[in-house]
Amino acid sequence: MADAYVALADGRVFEARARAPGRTRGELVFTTAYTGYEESLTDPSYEEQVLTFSYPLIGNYGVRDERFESDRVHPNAAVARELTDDVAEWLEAEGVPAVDHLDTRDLVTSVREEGAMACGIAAGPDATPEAAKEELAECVGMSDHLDIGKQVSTDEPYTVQGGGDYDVALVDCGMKGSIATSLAERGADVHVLPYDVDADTVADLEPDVLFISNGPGDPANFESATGLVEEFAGEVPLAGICLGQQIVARAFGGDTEKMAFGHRGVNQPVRDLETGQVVMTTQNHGYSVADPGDLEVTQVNVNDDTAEGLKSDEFSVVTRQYHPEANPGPHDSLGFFDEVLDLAGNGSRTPVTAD
Ligand SMILES: NC(=O)CC[C@H](N)C(=O)O
Repeated sequence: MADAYVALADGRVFEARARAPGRTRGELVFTTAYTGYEESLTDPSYEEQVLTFSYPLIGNYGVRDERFESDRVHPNAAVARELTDDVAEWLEAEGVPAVDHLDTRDLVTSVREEGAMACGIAAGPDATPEAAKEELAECVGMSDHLDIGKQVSTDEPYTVQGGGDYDVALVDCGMKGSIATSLAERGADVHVLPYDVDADTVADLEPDVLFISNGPGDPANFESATGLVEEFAGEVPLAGICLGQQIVARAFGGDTEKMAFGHRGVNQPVRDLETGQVVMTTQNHGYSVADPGDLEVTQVNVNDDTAEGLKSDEFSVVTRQYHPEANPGPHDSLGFFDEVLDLAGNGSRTPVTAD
């Protein structure tokens, strides 16, 4: 008998099995990743979303905190065809509702055809379809989470030491930990700063690079970080990943738009326009750069031609829409971090090769 319900904005209510109890709501999205569930569930970019795994069995190699990308679970709920006990117990301990034993093929097909949509979830002994619908009715659109950066950013600055060859000012809009460690492994001291850090604080660090992290929600709502990029453009080399690319593009006169259902998975093909080479990438985003402004598009998604990489030689800018740092991989694009530090060192450094 069902003890969990998922109510969708298209009017349907799915019956499911409660794996971690609770009531919640969020934007229903799906990832096609078959590994990396610990990394996905701790990726701050999933804040205020309900994450559905299209792969049918999630959790088959356990849960280890060394693989976490942040210190907590970020999606409001997790949905899969089958969650292992390890994952279910972890989510219950974190207070994050989780459900399985529903037809995730149907759920994912609906999102793919109708786009990411609001949903409400009720799970546990007292759950009812009405409770799930009540949650759905309270769901706020992603672009209406106006200060979502505050929910995920560090409150206080801190530094990840990497040997001091470079100083990177990294604006934490919901940073995945692997971004800081990928830079530190290449010799940089990484100064992680709150999402609304002011320009004077950044200037005092005399950074070699200003780096804008990934993060949740609509890039249009990150006005402070956008202003920072405008302020330092031409003064300090600039880099960004995912939300960071979107923010940098907006600061250079470009624009972003909401995608139908986004890119979330670990096998998104990206073509480099200069070399013609295609790499497989890890992705998690629901907005894209519709207009790169004064920047040049260097890489595109093979499936839909959306901008995956931007640059400006004049202003020393390099960005990626995908996640070069992503664990467990693929790691084909880790060289991005060498490119970033090359901007800092004027090409004088020896790149660290990926793997
Ligand atoms: N991973 C990210 O940085 C996501 C960026 C943005 N929130 C989007 O959905 O497009």
